[in-house]
Amino acid sequence: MWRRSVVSRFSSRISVSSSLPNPRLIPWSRELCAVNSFSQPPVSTESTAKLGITGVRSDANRVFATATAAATATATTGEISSRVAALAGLGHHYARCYWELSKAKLSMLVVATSGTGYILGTGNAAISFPGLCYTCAGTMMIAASANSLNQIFEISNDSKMKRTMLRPLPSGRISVPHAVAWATIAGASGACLLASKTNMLAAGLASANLVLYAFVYTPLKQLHPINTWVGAVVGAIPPLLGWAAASGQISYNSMILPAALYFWQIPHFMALAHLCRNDYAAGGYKMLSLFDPSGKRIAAVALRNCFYMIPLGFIAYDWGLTSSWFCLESTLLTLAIAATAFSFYRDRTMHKARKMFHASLLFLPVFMSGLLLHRVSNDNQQQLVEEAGLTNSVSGEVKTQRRKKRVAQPPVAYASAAPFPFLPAPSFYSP
Ligand SMILES: CC(C)=CCC/C(C)=C/CC/C(C)=C/COP(=O)(O)OP(=O)(O)O
Repeated sequence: MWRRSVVSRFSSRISVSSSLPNPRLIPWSRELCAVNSFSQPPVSTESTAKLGITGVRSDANRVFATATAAATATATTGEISSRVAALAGLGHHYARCYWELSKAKLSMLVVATSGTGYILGTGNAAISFPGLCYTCAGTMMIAASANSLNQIFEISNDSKMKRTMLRPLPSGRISVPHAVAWATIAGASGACLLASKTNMLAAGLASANLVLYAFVYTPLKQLHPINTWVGAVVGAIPPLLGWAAASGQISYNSMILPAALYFWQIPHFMALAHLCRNDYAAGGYKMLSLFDPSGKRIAAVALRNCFYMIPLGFIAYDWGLTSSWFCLESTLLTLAIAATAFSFYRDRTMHKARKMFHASLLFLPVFMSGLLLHRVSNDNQQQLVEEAGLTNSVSGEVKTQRRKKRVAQPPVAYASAAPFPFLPAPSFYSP
């Protein structure tokens, strides 16, 4: 749901221009007048349906209308209470705008990948809860800023696409300087938070990613289909910055989740590019699907990238990041998404593209949960060694081998110990 699933679902139908209170009561009334005079295009049900997300209609309009109406009725309800109501409505209105500018749901997914990276990067040490919170908060602010900048640069394109025409900027619910101020404050605060509470590496990665997304990927969308691959790099960096925030460095192990995110985004975006082909053409975006009428090329690209994900589970296990359970789960999961890509390759219908898209939506949370569930820290290794009845000296030796290979082999072990007690006792450690 990275790209297309952050749907503008909040209506800007604020039909109270005639009842706007005295501008002295609401200093932002000029901006509100612009909002109110905006004529509302039809709500895009197609966009919500295609993304499998049911829209939740905003109640901002109702509240705002009530508040502003209350503000005009000073004679009956008193000036103070009407001011409070008007300001509350205004606050609600702008909170909605910030939420949508930030593509909040997409940003929360980005935060989830960064938090997962943080936990994986913690390695042996206990997970620092404050550190995790600072990392998530900093990532959220910078992602919100990046997404707001992306919308500031795409106002005219977004206004031509059904999926995006109701966003705060094309719909006139917020002014460009206001959006720029929001993006600047959110981005700068996020970078300062990461730099002061985690480390410069994490802050640098996050800031570089903002630049890559807002100033490279965003213009590239209108120039060349390679934009999808650049966007995949943008999506892959948050777990890396999470890892860096936890460990202060980047290692080979830290690349496994970013690699999965990179490859995962290709089938995800190819499905979207196929499903939203007409909308992209209207918006002036150069997606690969526009140059591939039969869909064969994008289906092949999607399938190829699914195959690239297959070794990742084994690599995570082999490099000591997870137990072999994850190897098994990741392989099955990847084969499942590859099967939907293969089915789309053979039969390039909207139905098959939608199936691949839904499979991609499922893939990421399951993959990340598997990584977290089966992550191997030295504490796990120690416990496994002790369970195997090995001496302290051997376990001490193992403890020093941080994230070394094949200490735990749960699937094999369980298979021999639980259902087949006559098999040899499981060995967790091979000297
Ligand atoms: C820390 C940090 C800076 C993180 C940023 C992460 C981030 C914004 C990832 C999004 C990746 C991506 C290619 C989204 C699609 O944008 P799009 O422009 O194609 O989407 P749209 O068409 O819905 O506007």
